[in-house]
Amino acid sequence: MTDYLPGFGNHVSTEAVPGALPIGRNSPQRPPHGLYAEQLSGTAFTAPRAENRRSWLYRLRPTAQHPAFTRYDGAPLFKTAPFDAAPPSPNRLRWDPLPMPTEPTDWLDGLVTTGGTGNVAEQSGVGIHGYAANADMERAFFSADGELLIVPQHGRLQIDTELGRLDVAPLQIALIPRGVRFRVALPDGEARGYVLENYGALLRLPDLGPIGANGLANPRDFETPVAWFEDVDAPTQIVQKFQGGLWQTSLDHSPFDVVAWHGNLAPCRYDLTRFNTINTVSFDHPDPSIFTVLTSPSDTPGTANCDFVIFPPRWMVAEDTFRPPWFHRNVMSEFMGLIAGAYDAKEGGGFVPGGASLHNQMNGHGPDQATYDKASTAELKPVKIDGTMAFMFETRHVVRTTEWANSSPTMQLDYDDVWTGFPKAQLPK
Ligand SMILES: O=C(O)Cc1cc(O)ccc1O
Ligand SMILES: [Fe+2]
Repeated sequence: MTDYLPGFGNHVSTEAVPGALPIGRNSPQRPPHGLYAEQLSGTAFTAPRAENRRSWLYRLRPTAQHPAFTRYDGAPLFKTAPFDAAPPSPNRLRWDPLPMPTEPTDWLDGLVTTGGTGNVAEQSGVGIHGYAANADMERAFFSADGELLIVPQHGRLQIDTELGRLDVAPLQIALIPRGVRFRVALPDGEARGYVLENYGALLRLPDLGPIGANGLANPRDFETPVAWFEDVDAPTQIVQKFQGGLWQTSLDHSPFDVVAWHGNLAPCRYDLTRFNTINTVSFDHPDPSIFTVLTSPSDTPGTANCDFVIFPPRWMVAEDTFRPPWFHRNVMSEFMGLIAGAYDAKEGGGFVPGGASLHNQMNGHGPDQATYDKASTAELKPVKIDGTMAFMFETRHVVRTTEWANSSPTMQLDYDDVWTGFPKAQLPK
């Protein structure tokens, strides 16, 4: 059990040993107990105050004390954008869930990249990964390429980070800042889920505009762990991803040796069932932006590098309305996953928990035939969509898929068929 502090991006002070946190200054001549002070930046030093994110860590040894990194040859399917080996596909694509590994595979080696957008070198775009794992990590990992939004679908994760420990179950998410080292244990013995690796501006809560001061994901429901450390003098492997390359080194001690920290850059978790869902009480199906949990803005206002959007349980009450998602072509690109239950645009099946779909920029998609037939004739009484949680990574850039995604046996080669067979509209003679 971990203690958590409520709030998103709050300025937090926490110490695992009383008196470990310096008072009134960040870098005293001699920090308490001989600890080493280290600043961890999430934004440029000169980022505007409202956007500025950094924390000060007080640790048993400086992070800088490590031998050179050498190439790491594990995690063979963990990749980084741009993916330009093949032309990006305009096709609607859908995949079955990742199978569980048959050999012992930890969370890091179990990462499989489906695709990505933008370019890591330009700090724009995202990597989209899945994971399927059945062994605890004995080592630590960090991405120097982006923050990680972890979306468990099956099996709990215990994520030990430099700044504290997170317990995360399906229907919860975890957010790990760029550069923060962590290891993942699997209390249920196996786990599967999705990961968004954000190369761009940090994910934040969306503005609420006319919704007002409350609603959607409320800040206090994000939980940041209190300081925790282990004093272990045993060899530990550290793997990092740096501009797409995987590198490793070995420390003679645990990297989880931060005794105290303060600041506003820290891992957190969020329970998706606490999302305050807002929807129409009159007519029409609103744009899915009403379901935005977190957003990574781009340089163009309102046009996200990536939005994280969920489709939670909710009442459907719209009058004289086709209630499921409409047919549409979107200037943004949509990667979707399903955490639990069924998704209301795919009555015909095929989009299953742990699976994924991709509808790239400007390519038509929407309700399948079964959904259309049902929803266009349904009696429009109030109906609760329940026991479900789908999500979408919606990005301004086209999602380019990896070689694995293009050739995986999990790809459903007949996906286009969900939209064949709609009868032609009959105009009056
Ligand atoms: O394509 C999808 O299923 C995602 C989606 C859902 C919705 O309610 C409206 C638009 C949209 O792209
Ligand atoms: Fe869509």
